[in-house]
Amino acid sequence: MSYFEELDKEMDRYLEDNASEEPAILKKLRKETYQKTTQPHMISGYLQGRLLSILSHIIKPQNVLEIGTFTGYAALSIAEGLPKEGKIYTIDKNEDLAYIPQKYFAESDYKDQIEFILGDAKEEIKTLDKIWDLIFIDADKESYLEYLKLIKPNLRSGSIILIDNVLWYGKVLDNNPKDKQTEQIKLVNKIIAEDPDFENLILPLRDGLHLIRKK
Ligand SMILES: C[S@@+](CC[C@H](N)C(=O)[O-])C[C@H]1O[C@@H](n2cnc3c(N)ncnc32)[C@H](O)[C@@H]1O
Repeated sequence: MSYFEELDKEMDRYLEDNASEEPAILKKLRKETYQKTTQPHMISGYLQGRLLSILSHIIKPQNVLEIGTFTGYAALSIAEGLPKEGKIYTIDKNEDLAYIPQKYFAESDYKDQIEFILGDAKEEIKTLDKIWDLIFIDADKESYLEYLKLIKPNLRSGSIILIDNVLWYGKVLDNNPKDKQTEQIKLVNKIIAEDPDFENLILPLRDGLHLIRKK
């Protein structure tokens, strides 16, 4: 569930009805995520998955980093647009759920192109010596600024960063947020908008997706 889905469910249905069909493997994964996890709303889902696929087809990334795999929906969506030599490194620290993305990656057409890393992203990112063409940040909101700092040296001109949940159920409009997550999301949105190295806008899709290009 998300800010815009909540605001207008009928419009959200309309958007889904007029998007390309969800590939069968993602349909199956979405179902299993809702059956077997306690926070299924964390999944990127249908519309965001289609956007990730289209962007990946446009960018044709060689190296993709995803921070926060969950059950693997976004990684598999991005994988659709990878060139033959392209690779996704996707990190998650949740050991209990790791069997789900691992199972789906293994049975997908992209099994040799997705590397699942089980661990804390703050440590694991440092071990990956890559220049990233595309990065999807979708993990603990309190650490968004730290992730941005960690990845920035590994960007090239034209690298794309996507950051999820940047409207945080509309809480970013609160002038005096009481929780750390809202505070951090607001701070990161501001830092990005003011950074002369970036061109950016927030797409009002789902819970807000920050689209950033390194100049
Ligand atoms: C919103 S979900 C990711 C959804 C996924 N990208 C998708 O599209 O379906 C957030 C994930 O981040 C993971 N996470 C949170 N903090 C983390 C950390 N420090 N290192 C690695 N993973 C983390 C959680 O375990 C959770 O699975």
